[in-house]
Amino acid sequence: MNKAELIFVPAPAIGHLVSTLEFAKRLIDCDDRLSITILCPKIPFMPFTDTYPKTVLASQPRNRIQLIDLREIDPPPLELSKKSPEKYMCVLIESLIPTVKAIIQSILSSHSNSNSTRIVGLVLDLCCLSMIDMGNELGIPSYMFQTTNAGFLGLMLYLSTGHNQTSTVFNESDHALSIPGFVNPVPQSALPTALFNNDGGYTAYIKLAKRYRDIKGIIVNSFSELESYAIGSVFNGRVPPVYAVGPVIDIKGPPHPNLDQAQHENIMKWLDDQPSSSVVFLCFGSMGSFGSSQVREIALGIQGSGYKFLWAMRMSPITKENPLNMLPEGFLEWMKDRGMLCEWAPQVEVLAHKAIGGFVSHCGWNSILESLWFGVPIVTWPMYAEQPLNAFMMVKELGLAVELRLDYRMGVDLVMADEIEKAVKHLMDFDCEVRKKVKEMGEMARKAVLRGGSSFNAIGQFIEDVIGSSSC
Ligand SMILES: O=c1ccn([C@@H]2O[C@H](COP(=O)(O)OP(=O)(O)O[C@H]3O[C@H](CO)[C@@H](O)[C@H](O)[C@H]3O)[C@@H](O)[C@H]2O)c(=O)[nH]1
Repeated sequence: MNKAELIFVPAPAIGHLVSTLEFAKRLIDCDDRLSITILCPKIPFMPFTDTYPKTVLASQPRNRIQLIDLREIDPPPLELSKKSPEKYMCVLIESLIPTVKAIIQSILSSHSNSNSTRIVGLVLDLCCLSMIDMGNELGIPSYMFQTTNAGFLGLMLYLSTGHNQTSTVFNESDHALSIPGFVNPVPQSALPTALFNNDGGYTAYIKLAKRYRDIKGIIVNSFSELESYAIGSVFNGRVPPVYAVGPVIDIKGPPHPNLDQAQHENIMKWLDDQPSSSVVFLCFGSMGSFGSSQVREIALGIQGSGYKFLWAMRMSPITKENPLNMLPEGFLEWMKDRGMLCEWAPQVEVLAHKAIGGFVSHCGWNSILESLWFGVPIVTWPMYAEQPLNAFMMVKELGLAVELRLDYRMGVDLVMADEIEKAVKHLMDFDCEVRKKVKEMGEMARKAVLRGGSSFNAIGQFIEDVIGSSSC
């Protein structure tokens, strides 16, 4: 039996690692001939991304998935990440190309000695598309694992072909865009925040979009039942083959060093004591945090709604202010028996709990897939990255979420308590139409990944295209 190896290069961010590592695990489960080497870039100010892959892969057989850390000796200046996180990430990844090339060359030469395994492809994160040329030099084709949806793929296609690239950044004008994969015209306010950034964000995006045509195949973390329009025929002939393999979610949920066992147990025990579908969960991804006026409005909004709550509050990495000090006077006293606060929530377990009735989310794609999986409807509060586009898709295209905001701009907008209260009341209404649709979609998601389901078949097709045949 010929052995085949894939080399993954994920982005060093939790929201990207969760699905990429899970996809790697699913591939080796599917086909005994496959082994995977994951080259993990590191970012100095994100310590969790250091430990996370090791923990997740600890139980995997070493001869099937191996992890190699890529440490940048001289990372780009931190100042750049404040101007544009996207640009920072692209510069960091570009600087790693010589190291990655040397590692792959040494793997190639070890295989040439044994002659039993061949490297059949690179599986790159969006941020790592600058590695395509290096792959070509080594005779290895590049695939992309896109940690978001097919709608985002449509946007990248639009940016690389339809959009006039002589213009500079987008400007939130009223003019809506006709983006492949979307039925409705997309308002410019729903575009990723980087496209409004003329400090490097816009150019980084355009550069990445242009590389899409150089990839051999695009794996998206979505499923055809969810994005039937986009995953249908819209992209045929315009982009490389698309494999919709999702939802690729880690049902165990990412372990976090800031969530100790006692805190974890407290949260789950408190949820156990609550009636079914009675608690609203607020969580804004691995990085979302708010300033004091917004924290205050959220607290008053929850209070006004009258619902019990679990709220994951993160300290801002910039101000380092403790969010507990931002709460309105008397709130901590009022919330006794009514709610819980934590820094990092065991989100997947929380969403799986029967007590959770709704989710106020920043619309990171993993959070959206996890909430669909467990049939929990969300209220949209996009904060950064491509989250406004995800929110637009969920509310306007698919009718699968309750709208709070579609185009919130961090540090500029303030969502008022009465808006939050109204959205939470709508969300938690048991007869809410969105809730029924979300439950149905959740069932379709579970079927998609089972043997014979659309996503299961797409993984088989990917393996077949990469190795030449599939035992999936
Ligand atoms: O308190 C928390 C917060 C997060 N999570 C988990 O962390 C992951 C977060 O992923 P996601 O919801 O996608 O948010 P981000 O971390 O913000 O993800 C980044 O990556 C996503 C996938 O590309 C993009 O959709 C987002 O816009 C981008 O910010 C999920 O698995 C959550 O379950 C927890 O377990 N507990």
